Amino acid sequence: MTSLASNAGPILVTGGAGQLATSMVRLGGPRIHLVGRPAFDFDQPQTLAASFAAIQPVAVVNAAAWTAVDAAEANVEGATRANRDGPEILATLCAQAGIPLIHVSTDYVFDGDKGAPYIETDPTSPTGVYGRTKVDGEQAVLAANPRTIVLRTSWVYSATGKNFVRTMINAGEKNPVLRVVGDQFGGPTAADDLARAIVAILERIESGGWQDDYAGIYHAAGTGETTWHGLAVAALEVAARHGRTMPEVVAIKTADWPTPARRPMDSRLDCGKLERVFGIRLPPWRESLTNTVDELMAPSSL
Ligand SMILES: NC(=O)C1=CN([C@@H]2O[C@H](COP(=O)(O)OP(=O)(O)OC[C@H]3O[C@@H](n4cnc5c(N)ncnc54)[C@H](OP(=O)(O)O)[C@@H]3O)[C@@H](O)[C@H]2O)C=CC1
Ligand SMILES: Cc1cn([C@H]2C[C@H](O)[C@@H](COP(=O)(O)OP(=O)(O)O[C@H]3O[C@@H](C)C(=O)[C@@H](O)[C@H]3O)O2)c(=O)[nH]c1=O
Repeated sequence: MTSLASNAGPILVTGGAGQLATSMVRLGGPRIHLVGRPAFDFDQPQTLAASFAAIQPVAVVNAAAWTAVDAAEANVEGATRANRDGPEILATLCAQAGIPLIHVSTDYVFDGDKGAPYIETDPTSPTGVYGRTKVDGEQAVLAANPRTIVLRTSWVYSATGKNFVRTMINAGEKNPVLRVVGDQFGGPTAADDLARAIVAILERIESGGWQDDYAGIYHAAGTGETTWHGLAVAALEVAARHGRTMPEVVAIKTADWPTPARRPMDSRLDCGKLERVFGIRLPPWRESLTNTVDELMAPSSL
């Protein structure tokens, strides 16, 4: 696995106890300086420059975001501060220091109506507030810092934190029957795999120097595709191998699971550009899911 040279400066990672931030700490080595609330808070903009000045990073990874998709519908201001305004300030600080920013975005920038995997230049058309604020954030960070890489990922899960896989495994313990939408398609992504990709990008930038054509948007999701129903079944099957009772998992239609925010029906991401530019391809989603659920089921996680 790629690893960062140990003799260079600190890498500031935002996102506190979030999934990706936790994976960055796990996989990025001693140069990772994690910041989170309250010391680093997009709702308190002065905390951003203060963290920056204290750490004096040589690169920044922004893994902090408002990720509560439904709750964003009722709190546009909070989602905008976390997903657009704060990242823009962070990118401006990076520009002033002349350092790269890796900013993370989402498949929910798309409406899901293309009928084929999205490429980076496809027009965005989010279906809800979360996706809209993430589009605005992408544009803001790219405009504020010429050394910005935006990684759009999708359906992130890990053995810690709040995510769909853990929700399904917990629900399966309590309910003999689960109902899960089977008509929305996407690419599940292990937070650890995304963190490894970020480390590899940082390593490339450090070893070869920044190149202006690195700047821009990349899609970075687990390889392959499924539905939320497919993901739930796959996760519960691995849990069953660890002795959990397998519930019945009924595939339902989106219309049968009403939510405040509409989700894209097919937000698969074409990740070819990441492979062409950086030689990075994330592992097949089922392989990584098995590893994560195995970890989740290990006695120390229970
Ligand atoms: N989760 C997913 O399925 C997907 C995520 N993404 C993107 O990936 C990135 C990482 O997501 P993930 O790790 O899953 O997210 P998490 O929800 O696990 O973590 C997000 C972190 O952001 C922090 N945060 C939220 N609001 C603020 C704020 N106002 N100021 C400072 N910190 C804040 C939270 O802090 P606290 O702990 O204090 O609440 C939390 O720790 C995000 O950009 C997200 O949009 C993209 C696609 C899918
Ligand atoms: C819990 C649950 C959800 N669902 C449906 C609702 C929804 O359509 C779909 C996914 O549910 P969730 O609300 O857990 O996932 P959601 O919050 O929509 O996940 C998204 O999070 C943001 C941060 C992203 O960026 C996206 O890539 C994506 O991962 O599954 C069921 O059908 N049955 C269930 O029991």
